Amino acid sequence: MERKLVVGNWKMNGDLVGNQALFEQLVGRSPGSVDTALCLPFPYLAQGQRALSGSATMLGAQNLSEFDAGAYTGEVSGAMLADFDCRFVIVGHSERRALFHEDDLLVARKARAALAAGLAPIVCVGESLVEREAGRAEDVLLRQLDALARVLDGASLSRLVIAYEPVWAIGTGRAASPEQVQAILSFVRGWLARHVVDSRAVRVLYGGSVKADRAAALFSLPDSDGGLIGGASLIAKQFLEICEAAAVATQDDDVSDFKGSR
Ligand SMILES: O=C(CO)COP(=O)(O)O
Repeated sequence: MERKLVVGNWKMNGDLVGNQALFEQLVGRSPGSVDTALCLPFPYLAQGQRALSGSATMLGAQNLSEFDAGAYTGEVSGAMLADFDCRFVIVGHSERRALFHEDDLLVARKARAALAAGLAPIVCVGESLVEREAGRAEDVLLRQLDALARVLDGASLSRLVIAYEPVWAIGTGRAASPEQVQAILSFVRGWLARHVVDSRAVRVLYGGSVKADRAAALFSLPDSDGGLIGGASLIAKQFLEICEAAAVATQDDDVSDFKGSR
């Protein structure tokens, strides 16, 4: 069982003064048994690098260019993110797919660019409400995942983090139920098992209205490796409580692994 990973996605929020206060409330306070990361807006990466250096919380970004360098005004490369000690980058968030017209293959090429720069891409996948209600959630997931396999070989796929983020659960206060989440996480795991030799090495997260009170149930699901947290990552107390829930779920996993090994 991989260590659980809890990632905060600040989206387009923050300012220098507020960020500093948040870093001071967070740094050194998350449980040691859980991996944590914060994905910041580009202008605050230097501030995040300073604030998080020497702490266990890792730095990430929210997007990158599919290109390495050159005449791409306004773009930011994976190497530039690596320069600021980013370890993760979110790729294909549904807000980028919907608002900035990122298609499945562009998302896959961005994941490839991230890997080339030594970053772990957190690839977001998920269906809209219309797609779910039409019974097409798994078809959409399959299309999004298959695009990754068209661009990345098995060894590269094994270095991804996959985040299941149903569009209808993001920022709505309406998280998917544990049963809905487990069904899709297990579907993603099945896909990984067909494409990646060591598929258990790939961490599969859930994101969408994760709050402290729901986190324990979501993180304890058999196929959950943690969460991608939007709004609650902007409030130190909430984010730390979510990290604590991941630590508790880790202990529970350890107990069931132990029982399973007897
Ligand atoms: O989009 C998300 C994380 O990437 C989820 O956002 P919320 O946690 O605010 O619903």
